[in-house]
Amino acid sequence: MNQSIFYSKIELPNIKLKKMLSLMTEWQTAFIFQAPSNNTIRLAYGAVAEYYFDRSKNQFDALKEWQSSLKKRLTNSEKAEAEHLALVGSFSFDPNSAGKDVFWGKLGQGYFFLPKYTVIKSGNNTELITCSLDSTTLKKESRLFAKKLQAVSGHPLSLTSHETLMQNDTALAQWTAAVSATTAQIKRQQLDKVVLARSLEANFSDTINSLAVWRKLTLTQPQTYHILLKTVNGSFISSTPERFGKFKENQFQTAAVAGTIKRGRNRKEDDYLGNKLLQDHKNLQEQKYVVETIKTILQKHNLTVRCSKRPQLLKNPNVQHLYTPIMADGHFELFKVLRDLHPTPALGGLPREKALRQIAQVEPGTRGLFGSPLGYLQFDNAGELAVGIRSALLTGKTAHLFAGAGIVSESDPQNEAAETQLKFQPLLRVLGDQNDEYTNIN
Ligand SMILES: C=C(O[C@@H]1C=C(C(=O)O)C=C[C@H]1O)C(=O)O
Repeated sequence: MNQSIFYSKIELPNIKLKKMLSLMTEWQTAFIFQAPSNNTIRLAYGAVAEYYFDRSKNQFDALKEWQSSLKKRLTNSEKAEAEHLALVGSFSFDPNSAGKDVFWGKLGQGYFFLPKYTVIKSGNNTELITCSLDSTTLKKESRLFAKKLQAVSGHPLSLTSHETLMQNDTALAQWTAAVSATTAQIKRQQLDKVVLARSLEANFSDTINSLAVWRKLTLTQPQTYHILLKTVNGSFISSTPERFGKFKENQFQTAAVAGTIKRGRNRKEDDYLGNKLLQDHKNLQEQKYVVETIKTILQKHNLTVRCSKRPQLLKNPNVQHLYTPIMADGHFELFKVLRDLHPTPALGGLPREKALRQIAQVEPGTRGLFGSPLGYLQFDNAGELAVGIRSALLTGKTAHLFAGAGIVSESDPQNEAAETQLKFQPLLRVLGDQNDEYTNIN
């Protein structure tokens, strides 16, 4: 299996996003990545190579090995640089966690692929990277795909049949009981914080159009990441506000996002709630654990870390969070840093191992990709990964939505349940919306 992989890069004329999304409907394996306040969109179609994690090895070590075995097979027949060639996909929250929920299939253990075609649209510049196992057809494949992109009719990404039929939230009582058990455990032991997640199953009258959902989220949640991982096992979609890492040589940027309050109905109420959050002991404590842990890990890797002393507010349409951007400079080994950082106390807890044991014991479901780093990793080890929260697995007519909340000793189960309910809202609204005004796009 040491077949060479050939690749080429060409510039494309300006093609409408609508066409790019339309063409994606034909592909079973696909990926889209858009970071907040960034006009670059990365779209990937099909896989020339793919990797499902198994439980035998640490997933970050496993991906490093797979990446280096692929790197040896890359042959540049077109003098394009390998820079923009990237693996795309998602790690798993915990590949070793027992699979309580069968709906994840093997996707729940994490999945990356090397795309057949990658389109990178950055403002008015669009480039197409094509990978092929056959050097004689590479150019032709690339030209053909470019032609198809331009020719495809950008048919409306209709959401009209997404009538919500049923929401199954039977696990809620079980989840609030898990929160109570956890606060008791925190008070008893040296456990500081545990993030507990719950899932919500929603069924619809028709097959969910994951591309339409992605597009609508970009319009309704303008300040978040927008990521879609489309696979044979279903589509994982995330509109997360949380960066796991943006990295290139000698620089690693991350963020601590934790502590949540709702948005106000008007400016005055919103400012009041924001200020309340900025002064709230419980939330400040929750977020401080995240900042301090991330700083310590990065410093252990000999990185020089810079961040502000006090958090700021990160506002999304439904919720606002405490947020500290963290910058680290110096030489580092990417996969070792990723391995040590995941999961941060924003999604796991503190101390990490004890918190993970508590999660495994009391959480009703399986997280799968929820809360995992997902994004793209270039072969030169630059790239960006977000934390897969505000997310759902879409399979056929069913959506499994996920949301979690940080539990500390002062947590109240009802408040935490309300917080997770708020976190479900953006996706629930888009999934259940029968109005497709947003999807008639250019
Ligand atoms: C776990 C989630 O969010 C995390 C938990 C937060 C909190 O407890 O306040 C805030 C942001 C995230 O770090 C989620 O949105 O599902």
